[in-house]
Amino acid sequence: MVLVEGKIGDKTYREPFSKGILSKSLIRSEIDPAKSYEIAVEIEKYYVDNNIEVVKIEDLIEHVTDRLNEEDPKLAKKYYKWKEIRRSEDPLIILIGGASGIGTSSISFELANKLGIKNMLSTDMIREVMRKIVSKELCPTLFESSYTAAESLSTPAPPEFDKTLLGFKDHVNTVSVGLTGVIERAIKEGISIVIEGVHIVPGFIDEELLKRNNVHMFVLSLSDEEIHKSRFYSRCRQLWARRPLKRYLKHFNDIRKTHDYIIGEAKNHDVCVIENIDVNATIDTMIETIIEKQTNTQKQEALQTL
Ligand SMILES: Nc1ncnc2c1ncn2[C@@H]1O[C@H](COP(=O)(O)OP(=O)(O)O)[C@@H](O)[C@H]1O
Ligand SMILES: O=C(O)[C@@H](COP(=O)(O)O)OP(=O)(O)O
Repeated sequence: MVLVEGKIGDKTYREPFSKGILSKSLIRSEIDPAKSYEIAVEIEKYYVDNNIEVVKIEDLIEHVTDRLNEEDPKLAKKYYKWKEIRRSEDPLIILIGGASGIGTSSISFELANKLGIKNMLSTDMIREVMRKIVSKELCPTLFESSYTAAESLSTPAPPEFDKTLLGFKDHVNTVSVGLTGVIERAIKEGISIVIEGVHIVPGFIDEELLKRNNVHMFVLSLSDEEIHKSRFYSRCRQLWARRPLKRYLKHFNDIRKTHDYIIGEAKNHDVCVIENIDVNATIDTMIETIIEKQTNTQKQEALQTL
């Protein structure tokens, strides 16, 4: 039997080589399923034929990358990059924000899948839990949508302020308390997670948490309003969709206001903004940005030890 040897923290583990696990990770790297299995079988055969009983995970990744290079160097590069991210010892905490309908849940699902992250949470769910804890009288905007929160502001908005945004900020501020709890818990427990939703707004989350090399924040944008609007049409066509298209179209101008505000705050706080036109391009930019932050932190840590 061939064993794969890896490390979690300072502990070494060994597990049997699994063609299923390897081929699944190749499928995630956009390799055809039949080809993925064929490569996994071939690689196992190589170890068996050469009497290699234990293979280090880093060597296995190099081996797979070399093999993929023969198929398609672009795929090999992608596979290697994704593995590089997952080899990091710290849990990955990825936050994806953006206005309603911009694509945060779709992108979060794709990214978690590509990186093999098993935990995903939407801030709408955090909000739902908070609604069971806090009363409507105490926190009326929590019971609204982010773009209608202004309708429940307990004090009238001063004329010099935009009412929609005042409501939005109040709503986000409250949900950010629950969101921060989830991030802190994930860090404490060492759980990798992708969290997405309209409540992930730069400036509302503790900067100290965001500075950590394993916490990555992204904001999605769509500068073309018509493309943004079309996303609500495509969302309501999905069989499981329960949210009425009419409601989002009615509030579209307010949703756009929240969109522009989130982008402005992302720029103010140096958070990566990605124009979410093409799913693959969005995911690639995220992966590049995560690697860049990890590499920069490693360089800084190395300099500090000099
Ligand atoms: N990059 C994209 N290209 C095309 N359609 C997309 C993209 N991202 C999301 N969508 C589609 O847009 C709709 C809204 O996306 P969704 O992820 O539900 O948005 P959000 O969670 O931000 O409200 C869905 O039908 C989704 O499939
Ligand atoms: O509050 C909001 O902006 C949306 C966010 O959800 P997404 O559209 O981002 O999924 O929730 P709603 O109250 O419409 O169910």
